[in-house]
Amino acid sequence: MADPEALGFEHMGLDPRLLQAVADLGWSRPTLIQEKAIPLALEGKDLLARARTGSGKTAAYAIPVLQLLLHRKATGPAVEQAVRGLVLVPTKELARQARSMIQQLAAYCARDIRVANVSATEDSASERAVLMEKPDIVVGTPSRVLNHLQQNSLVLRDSLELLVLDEADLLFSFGFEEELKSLLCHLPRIYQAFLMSATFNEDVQALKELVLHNPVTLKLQESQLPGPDQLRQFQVVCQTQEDKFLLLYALLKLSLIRGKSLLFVNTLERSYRLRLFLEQFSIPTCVLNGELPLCSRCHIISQFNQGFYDCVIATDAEVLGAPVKGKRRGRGSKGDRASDPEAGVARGIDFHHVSAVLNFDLPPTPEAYIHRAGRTARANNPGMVLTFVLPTEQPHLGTIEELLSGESALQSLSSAHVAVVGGSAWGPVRREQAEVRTREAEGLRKGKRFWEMGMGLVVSPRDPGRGSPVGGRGVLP
Ligand SMILES: Nc1ncnc2c1ncn2[C@@H]1O[C@H](COP(=O)(O)OP(=O)(O)OP(=O)(O)O)[C@@H](O)[C@H]1O
Repeated sequence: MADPEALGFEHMGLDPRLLQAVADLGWSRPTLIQEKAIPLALEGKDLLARARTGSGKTAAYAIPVLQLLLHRKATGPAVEQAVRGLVLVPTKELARQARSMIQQLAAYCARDIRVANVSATEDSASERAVLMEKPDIVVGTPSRVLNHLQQNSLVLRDSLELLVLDEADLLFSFGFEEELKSLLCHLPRIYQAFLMSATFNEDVQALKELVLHNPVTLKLQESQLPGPDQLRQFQVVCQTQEDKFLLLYALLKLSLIRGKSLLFVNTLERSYRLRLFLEQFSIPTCVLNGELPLCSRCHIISQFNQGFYDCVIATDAEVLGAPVKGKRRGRGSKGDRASDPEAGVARGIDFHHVSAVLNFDLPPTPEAYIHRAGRTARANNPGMVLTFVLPTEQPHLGTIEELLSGESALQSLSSAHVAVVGGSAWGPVRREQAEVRTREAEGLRKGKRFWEMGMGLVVSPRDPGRGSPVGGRGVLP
């Protein structure tokens, strides 16, 4: 959280039109990364910035980019209209989101600054038409931008002044290494560059060497996730896969998870299975993954943000297909043939007002945990992460905890918060949950193949429940 004594937006020498837009967004003060990055960027420094997910990195580069371009237009010599800012992001959703944020910040100077997203459609003809008007800022994925550079519908060699690489740690792992290297050959020798990332890894280091010149490194000494006062984290040990379905059902049906939630699973198949399971009990959800066409993904995110759905079942970038260096991920991998290589659900997407992230399946890596958790408790909002873990997965969760050691996750994912379903320990959970578990255990003890759940519901793994899909009986996957 930002220091109340910190430099406010009004003291950064920003154009009044930008200040007005910031005020309209309801931002009373900059986040920590914005407070540190904006003044340095305005001084003309190259930046390598690491700040935790959800900390407002987009505006940390968008505000100085807009300010520098506005200042140039107002005070510099009159020159031909040209593309002067380029923002590269790893996915199409992020391109859409970054453009939308830049446009909101440029709301009061829309006549002076035009922003185009070249990853918005599959139709390069319409993009070429947009590029012919030479927008001030172009946003896109490296492959789409390179495509336009190679076709000469975008020329940056003489005009580019500002380059941003957002979610930099993903750009290489999404297979954009070759495209990025080719793209850099189309840029001028001198430009100011910002590299934004939630994590620093060897890919970020490699990118730093490729694009930055004597950068200032901002490695904020904050934990990768918000503290326990803002983000509460729990784990539940479930004895079997079935227990996970039962527990989720109980949590949702008994409204123990309130507000909007994101449910993360590790495979596409699981996401559809979970959706079917919840549908049987009239719990509406929608599925979001890289197999869906871009317009559907954007529609789902926008509907979720507008409150049409309370639950989205998502697979995240890391599990849609393990990132392979030098190769575009996802393509051709089993079970994910049609997936869009430029789609990533967990990373960077600004789902609005998510009160809970539920790791139905254990995240495969600590990074995946952080990025899933980062969909809640964004900016200064509160949030909760609940992770279901099977006994066999506990060592893996231990590794995640270890790698997050010193972070808030380590404290919060402690045994004090552990509840064991169908086992002996039961942590600080609500009474309703405990009752569900007691009845379930009773059913198991009596050798019954069903679990009696709250609200008089019977869920049977053997009974397909056909003919009564809603409310009464349902089938466990
Ligand atoms: N100064 C601010 N005050 C309040 N809210 C803010 C501020 N700056 C940004 N936000 C909001 O915080 C949310 C997260 O911002 P943003 O998406 O830029 O974060 P991020 O650091 O890029 O996250 P990620 O790494 O997940 O992409 C957005 O909804 C944004 O509108």
